[in-house]
Amino acid sequence: MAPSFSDADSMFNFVVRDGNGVKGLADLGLSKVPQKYVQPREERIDKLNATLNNNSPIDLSKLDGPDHDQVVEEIATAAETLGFFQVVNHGVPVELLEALKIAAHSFFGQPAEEKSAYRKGVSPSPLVQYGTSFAPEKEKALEWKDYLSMRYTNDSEAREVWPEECREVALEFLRISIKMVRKLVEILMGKLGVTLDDAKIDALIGLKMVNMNFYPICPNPELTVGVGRHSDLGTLTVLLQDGIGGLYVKVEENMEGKKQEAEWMEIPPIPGALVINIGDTLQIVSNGRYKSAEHRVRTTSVQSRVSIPVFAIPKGTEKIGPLPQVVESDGVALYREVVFEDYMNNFFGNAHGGKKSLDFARIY
Ligand SMILES: O=C(O)CCC(=O)C(=O)O
Ligand SMILES: [Fe+2]
Repeated sequence: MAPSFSDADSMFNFVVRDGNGVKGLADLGLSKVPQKYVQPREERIDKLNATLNNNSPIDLSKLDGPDHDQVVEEIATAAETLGFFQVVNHGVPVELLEALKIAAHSFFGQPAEEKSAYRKGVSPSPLVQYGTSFAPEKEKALEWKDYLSMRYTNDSEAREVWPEECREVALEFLRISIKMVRKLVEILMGKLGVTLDDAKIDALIGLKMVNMNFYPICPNPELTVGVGRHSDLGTLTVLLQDGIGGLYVKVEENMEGKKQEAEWMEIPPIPGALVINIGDTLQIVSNGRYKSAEHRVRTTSVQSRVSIPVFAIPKGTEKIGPLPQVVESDGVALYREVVFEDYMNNFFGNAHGGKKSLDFARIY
């Protein structure tokens, strides 16, 4: 049966307010997306016009052997250029990667009443939030995505309040990912000539979150986006994507670091690999040396897609600014120091808009 929403408001209420999500909309069997999901022309994703990132994934187990220095170099180069790279031998067992994707499908496959118990304002815990799009009240066009967000404080609280369909696998994924994040932060700081003690590293990753993103089958991939252009706000993101594909990163510089006409490059799914991307915090802290990556996600009409990011973000109370040692050697600070809560409020208070989130801290 074709759905009938009497107006745009009733569609919005059905999806956003009542918590049916875009999955609820897709399940109605639409032949065309509602107007509210149609992106302006410049935001639509032209699959045929994108390039493919065919860099080999970085083998993290080699950090413990004779190739250590070369691997460190590869990590730093990726962080300085694309802001994205993939890793293998990262410590997360393949069985866990598979179990995570299954858990995501099982959470989003539940009836709307079960999921919407976690929506903003009614969720039994502030640590858990289910929602749709990114900032639906602020967006001109909505994103074709539902999500579940789980903030980490400690294991026992997570076991109490995270949804049972995914809590154990999400906890284990977070634990191993954060270990990897600490190692990568140490490496990246080391390349800047800075040694951070444990407390300083904690300051950069004090807020830890696992999200589960669900992108239902979409009748109009050419008109919509799964996620619009954005950068992640934290230090590093570890992302598990399934085999469907559709993650694109913006490339604005050639390999020599010269500006070029921007192009979009697909980060293809590689079985067993995880995607790492640099967030705004690391760009600020490194005074621009490491690039927070602008990225976006296409929708597909073939099969629903899931992705599971772990975000490592500073705590709201933390002051974040370029490291003094880096500013001293650069001779200028490109960003001011910000209280991270202010940065976060600005980030979540606006619709996705590429890297404009960084303007909040930018001096030049
Ligand atoms: O689904 C993806 O591949 C990426 C999702 C994303 O960019 C995010 O959750 O911030
Ligand atoms: Fe992202």
